[in-house]
Amino acid sequence: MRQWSYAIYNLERSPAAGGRHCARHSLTLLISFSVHCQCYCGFHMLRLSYAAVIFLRYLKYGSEHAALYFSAPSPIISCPAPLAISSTHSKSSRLLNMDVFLLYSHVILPLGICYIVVYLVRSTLKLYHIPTVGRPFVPLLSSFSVLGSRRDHKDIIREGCRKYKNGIFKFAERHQWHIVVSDPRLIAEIIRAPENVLSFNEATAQSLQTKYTIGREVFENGYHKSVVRSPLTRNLGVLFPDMHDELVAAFADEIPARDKWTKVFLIQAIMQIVCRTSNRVFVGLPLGRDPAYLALNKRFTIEVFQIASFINKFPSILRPFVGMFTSNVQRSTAEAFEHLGGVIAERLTERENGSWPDKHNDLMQWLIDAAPGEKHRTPRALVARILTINMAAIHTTTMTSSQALCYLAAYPEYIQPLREEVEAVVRDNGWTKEAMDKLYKVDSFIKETQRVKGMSSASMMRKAVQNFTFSDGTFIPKGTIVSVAMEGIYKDDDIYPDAQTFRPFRFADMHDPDNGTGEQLSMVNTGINWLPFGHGKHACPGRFFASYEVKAMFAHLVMNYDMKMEKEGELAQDERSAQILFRKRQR
Ligand code: HEM
Repeated sequence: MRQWSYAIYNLERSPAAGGRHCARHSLTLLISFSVHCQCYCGFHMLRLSYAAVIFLRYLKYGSEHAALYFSAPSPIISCPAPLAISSTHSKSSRLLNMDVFLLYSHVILPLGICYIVVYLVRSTLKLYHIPTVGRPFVPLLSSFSVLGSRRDHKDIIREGCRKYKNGIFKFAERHQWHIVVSDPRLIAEIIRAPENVLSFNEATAQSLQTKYTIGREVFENGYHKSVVRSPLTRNLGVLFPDMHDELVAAFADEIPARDKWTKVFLIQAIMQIVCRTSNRVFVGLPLGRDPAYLALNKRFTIEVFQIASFINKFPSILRPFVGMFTSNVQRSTAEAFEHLGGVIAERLTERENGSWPDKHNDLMQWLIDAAPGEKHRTPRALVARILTINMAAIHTTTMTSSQALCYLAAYPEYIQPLREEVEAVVRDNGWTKEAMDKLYKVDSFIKETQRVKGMSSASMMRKAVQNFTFSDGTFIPKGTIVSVAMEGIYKDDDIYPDAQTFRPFRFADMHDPDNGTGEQLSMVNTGINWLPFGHGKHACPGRFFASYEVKAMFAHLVMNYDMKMEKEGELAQDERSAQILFRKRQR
């Protein structure tokens, strides 16, 4: 930009300069404009606009005033330059108001519109080859097609999977296209694609707006994933009795077992039970039962999704501003610090002195031990990390358990066979991790609800951080969001026979005790046809912990309660608002 500006400047000062060469100058400027329109964006538009003002001044007042702009010592990029110059050159100063008006009316506005149109046309055309589902295809602005649409993503993805079985399609989100893949071959390619091509982290950063909801530090170094994957999973056997103890106490508080039917707002009760059970393992007692600490974790979890969804309503250029004003990171971390800061500081001192007689066995301690460097081993950094793990664990586990319980309340005839299984297994193994491994019917029931209902219709969201081409030639331009349609797989009769029917024991029925197929069929065993926890290198590291928690809750429930829907046999439309009737087990 500077180069062509100086080129024009030289041209301007050349003996040949003047009104008679106006046409030549105009042409040069126009060519430069069009070239730079293609190449520059955002900040560069300012340079472009500034140069354009010079051009307009040139046309209006001749070379003298226009040249003043170039005689400034400051580079042309700097926006205040015209103001500085105009204060030293009186003629120029008189023309300033006119310049500002010209700048906005003739330059910034039209160029801005041109830029947006060019950008949107180009990005839309790049995806033209992928069929569209949902609102009709509107060239230029994908966000237009989402306006006025009341259909949710689940509905659109269901339609896409019906229309393009084993294929690929796109639908319009507010500010971008979302590509959905249901072809198993292409799904395998998404799983194999490296992080620097199809990025899980970038997709998460965008969908959860992590910078403003979770904080930069946690996201920059995800060492907590290894802690969840390794010490947490390894210690499940040892910690299961604590988990069980906590969930029994939490159930007694949240769903008292009475002789008469009592209506319970399901999601609220389950979230509290999940939060308590998880935090018994994450931070131990007494903190794991502290109502204020639990409330903070639940609120943080909900806020992350709410704030991210609010920020994502704005175009990406405005998100940093909206994010700055809506961010909950400082407030939540400060509040969590009040609860956790003292305990963590104590443990850090113990660590320094090498003086812990009875080393703590909880997530907080494993994080302290695994922190890569002192920057991550401060109370504040550890507090943020514990909040984040709570966020990852609470929402997902609550939704999965609530969905399964809604199905059980709608089909209470399955309570008896489940009870029989739990009774037999617990009689032989007690309330242990080993017992949970043998609850094939319980596992199958939960897995089947994940299949027919599930938390979402698409999983494994990735952002193309480079252009990417599938083996069938489908081109995915850089910046596009891609995900996998679980709906298409789960409703495919070839993969799940009689796929439209809810058959809670379909996986348990396939279990062959002689061949030990239980593990392969378990809900935690991910694969190309089983994706609620993802699959491959980013598969959920917390799924083992979550599965023991959900199964233990389910087993405790069937052993101690009867349950049904208010309108018997009716399935709750939305587990987030479901109310279920519970009473103490009668038989
Ligand atoms: C039923 C409960 C859960 C479900 C359905 C679930 C589901 C998922 C899914 C779909 C992913 C993304 C996978 C991908 O895109 O490839 C994920 C990632 C993750 N989950 Fe879970 N999750 C659950 C419970 C948990 C729990 C209890 C924890 C922690 C204790 C946890 C921690 C994580 C973490 C840290 C990641 C990021 C993994 C990575 O970046 O590689 N999740 N989970």
